[in-house]
Amino acid sequence: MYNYSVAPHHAGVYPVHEPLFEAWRRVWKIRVTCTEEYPHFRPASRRRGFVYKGIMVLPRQTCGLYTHTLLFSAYPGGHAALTKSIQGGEIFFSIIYNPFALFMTHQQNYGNDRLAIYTFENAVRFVNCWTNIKLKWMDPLKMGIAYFQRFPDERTPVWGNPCSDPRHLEILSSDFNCSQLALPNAVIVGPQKTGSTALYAFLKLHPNVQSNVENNVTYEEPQFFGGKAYLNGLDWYLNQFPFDSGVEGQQVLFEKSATYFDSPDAPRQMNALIDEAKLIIILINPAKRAYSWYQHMIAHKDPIALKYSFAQVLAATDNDSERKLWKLRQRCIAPGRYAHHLDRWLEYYSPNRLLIVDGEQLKDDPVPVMNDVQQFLGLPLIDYKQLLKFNEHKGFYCSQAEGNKTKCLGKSKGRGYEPMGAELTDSLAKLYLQDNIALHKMITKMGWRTPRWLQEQLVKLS
Ligand SMILES: Nc1ncnc2c1ncn2[C@@H]1O[C@H](COP(=O)(O)OS(=O)(=O)O)[C@@H](OP(=O)(O)O)[C@H]1O
Repeated sequence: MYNYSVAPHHAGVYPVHEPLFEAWRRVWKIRVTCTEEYPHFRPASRRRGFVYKGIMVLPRQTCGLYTHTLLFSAYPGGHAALTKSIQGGEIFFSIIYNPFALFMTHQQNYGNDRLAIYTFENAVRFVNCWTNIKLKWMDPLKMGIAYFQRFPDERTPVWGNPCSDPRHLEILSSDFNCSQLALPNAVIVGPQKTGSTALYAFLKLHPNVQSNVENNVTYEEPQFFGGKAYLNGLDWYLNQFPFDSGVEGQQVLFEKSATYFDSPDAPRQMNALIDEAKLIIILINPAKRAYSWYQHMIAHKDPIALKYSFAQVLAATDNDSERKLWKLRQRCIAPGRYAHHLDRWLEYYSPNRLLIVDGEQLKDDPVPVMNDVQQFLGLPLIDYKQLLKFNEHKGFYCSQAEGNKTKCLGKSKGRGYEPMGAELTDSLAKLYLQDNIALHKMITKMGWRTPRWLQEQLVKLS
């Protein structure tokens, strides 16, 4: 009647068991349910709601009545403890502190000894008598809608590792294998257009390294954190990695999604799932990155990029009638404000979990860079001199293939285009000056190595 359902023993609501949500959605048209497990059972005050596959999951409170508490005498501490909980104790505060309070008790309590009815009649009476809080009953569907209007930020779930919570572990489906959990222990987070694909391809050459599987839409990138795919759920993400890729010892399982770097949500979402991962950030002169992005949009036949020159794109303002021109300018410029984005990553990961790679050095002289990367990831060192070779035709380093041949990245990486021109180079250097100074300060403070291009930029404008 209310499009509301509770799973037996709450199994599968959270951690999400896909077939349950699918059956609820398709067969039963369920719109709302609840759990006390999200994100964790304790502390109860931190329970939250989320929406998954159109089903609203509300946080449920605990009232201490279970199948075995049919009589006052069975309630832990007896009648006196229950009265205390109602009159200013746990039940009372659960109602007071939660603008939306959802309790559930078992059929037996209602049917047999009426303990739940006793408890809630008294709790309501107590609240009405001693507070000026107005209690209101709502059917679950209306409550779900009202809940997410009040807490819109909670709609998107935050996926955690179910194997690290003993209660979650207990209700996982039997085919969920925690000992072989294929979660990456390293991620190349971008930003876009800095050489991230070359780094991805080079790292994959290492025998102790495995990566995600590729797809037809975003190719080598899962683009899970901070992206639309995040709503596909944890099983979807796990399926991006080969089944036998549980990691141990000197093994690295990694993915790269260059979209993560400047996403406002990616650091928080990634940390909730893989807080021990090592992150690689690859930076080039942001002016070059901006121009490369513009060329990328030209190659993708973006009508705005085709209509306006790069100089016109850079000159766009927030007041421009052509909104898309401003948006393109932002996509060129904003990811290059490196210190600003790095600050967000540092909120969630300690500096020693982050490696800053000089993307310009990777392009010109990749072997020392790959040595640093191997060291950072704790990999046994292999000789990248034997694996990479400069290809004159491509103009870039490529992997060695059989018969003295090379295997280079595709046409979309290392596109040939007109150089930017001195005037635009200068104006972008000025535009990024404060950001580059902030980046340099941050790099020094964190004890990271300063990329050569950054030193050159700062010397040039000082
Ligand atoms: N070895 C090698 N081969 C090919 N390309 C290389 C290589 N090393 C660095 N680069 C530079 O990488 C630029 C593309 O960066 P990304 O791979 O990060 O782009 S993307 O965000 O994944 O689309 C790409 O930018 P464009 O030159 O603008 O195409 C290259 O300059």
